[in-house]
Amino acid sequence: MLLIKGAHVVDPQIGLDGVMDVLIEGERIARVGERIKAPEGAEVIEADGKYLVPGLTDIHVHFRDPGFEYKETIETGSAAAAAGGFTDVATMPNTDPVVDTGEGIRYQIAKGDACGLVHVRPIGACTRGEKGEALAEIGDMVAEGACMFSDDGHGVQSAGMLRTVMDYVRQFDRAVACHCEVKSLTEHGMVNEGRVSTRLGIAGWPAAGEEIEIARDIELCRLTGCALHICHISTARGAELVRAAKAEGLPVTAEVCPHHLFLDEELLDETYNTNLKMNPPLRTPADTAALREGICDGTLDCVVTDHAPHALHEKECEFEIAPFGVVGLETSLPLMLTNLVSTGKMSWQRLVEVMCVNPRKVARLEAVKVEAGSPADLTLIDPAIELEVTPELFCGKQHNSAFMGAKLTGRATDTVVAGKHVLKDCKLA
Ligand SMILES: NC(=O)N[C@@H](CC(=O)O)C(=O)O
Ligand SMILES: [Zn+2]
Ligand SMILES: [Zn+2]
Repeated sequence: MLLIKGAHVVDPQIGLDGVMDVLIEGERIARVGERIKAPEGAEVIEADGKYLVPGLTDIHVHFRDPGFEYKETIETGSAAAAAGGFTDVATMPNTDPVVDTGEGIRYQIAKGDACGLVHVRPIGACTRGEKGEALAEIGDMVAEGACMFSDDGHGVQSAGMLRTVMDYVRQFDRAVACHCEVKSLTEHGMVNEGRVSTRLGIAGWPAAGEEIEIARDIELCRLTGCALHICHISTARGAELVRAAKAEGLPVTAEVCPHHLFLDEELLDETYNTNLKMNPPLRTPADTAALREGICDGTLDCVVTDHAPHALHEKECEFEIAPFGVVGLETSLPLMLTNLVSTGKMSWQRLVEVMCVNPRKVARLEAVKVEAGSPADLTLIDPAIELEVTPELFCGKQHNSAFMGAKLTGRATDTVVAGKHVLKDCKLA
């Protein structure tokens, strides 16, 4: 038994916003109330001044297992997640082999369970080998527990192929998560196309390369009725397209990453920092402002990290040959707290929506509420802790962070997953 005492509980799903005690028995919440007496033998967490929220859920991470375990494994990725306050992560299928069968889904779930840190929720590929040519074993993957479908890393280039995927996935009440990129426009691009790419002499990845595919996928959503989730949206016009689709009542949702909310292309300079290279690229200050507005006003639904670990030797090279991607699990919540919540731009209620409630809805995961009977997947947050982003902060295998050196305020101190206290006072159990 675990009793969390005196935390400020925030749960917009049931209108909770005040100081409460929460008692956990086994894998579920047993009681929520004022001044609960600690039962014999219960572990007690004194949580005065902290916030308790339904477990943070990141529906876009890359754990690289199977096939690229030198970058990250399900175990090390789970450690990074728990350390960042996440109770659930959805893993992208661009592994080797690609997760495109029921067996692939089963493997990741079993491995996640064996690690026993966070809930690992595999995303199945839309097409075999993510090649965009033939349908993957979608029915089998649903039966084994796939939470969504995506060919992340690539856009599905053929509209006809994506239409078939969406027709199929719709029957299982799952969403298709689309990495929106028209390859013929972005093929050699590495940074946003514009003034900065010209000055640095790096090939450009134009905003239109993303927006054209977002527009196309919204039309396919209209055609098929399948739930469409737009991955890592990075441009103002992209957010505008989502806003318009929602106004029409289409089943469209979208996610945004901390690096696209808080960093822009102006940071790129003659140091050619490869930890500022990710897909899609950092955009203009006007784009980041529009994304911040979108995540606060409800246009964008989820904050995700797109946690994309790469080994040091892969990133310590010329900008042109470095792989795309940055890690994010340990810094996501601190960045949101520092930049949006503590500045008053985003309420705690909205933070819980974009980091827990909405991601769980998109990935069709059981809702977690701070009430009796709900799964005991909870995150305890100290909004006042100061931290600096240094290599030591990272609990996964890699620290290819775009935020190295940043000074932030607020982080998760404790993570409870299925009633297990996996992060205790900022330390992994
Ligand atoms: N985002 C990235 O820059 N990289 C991702 C792939 C992806 O999300 O597109 C990766 O797997 O490394
Ligand atoms: Zn992607
Ligand atoms: Zn990704």
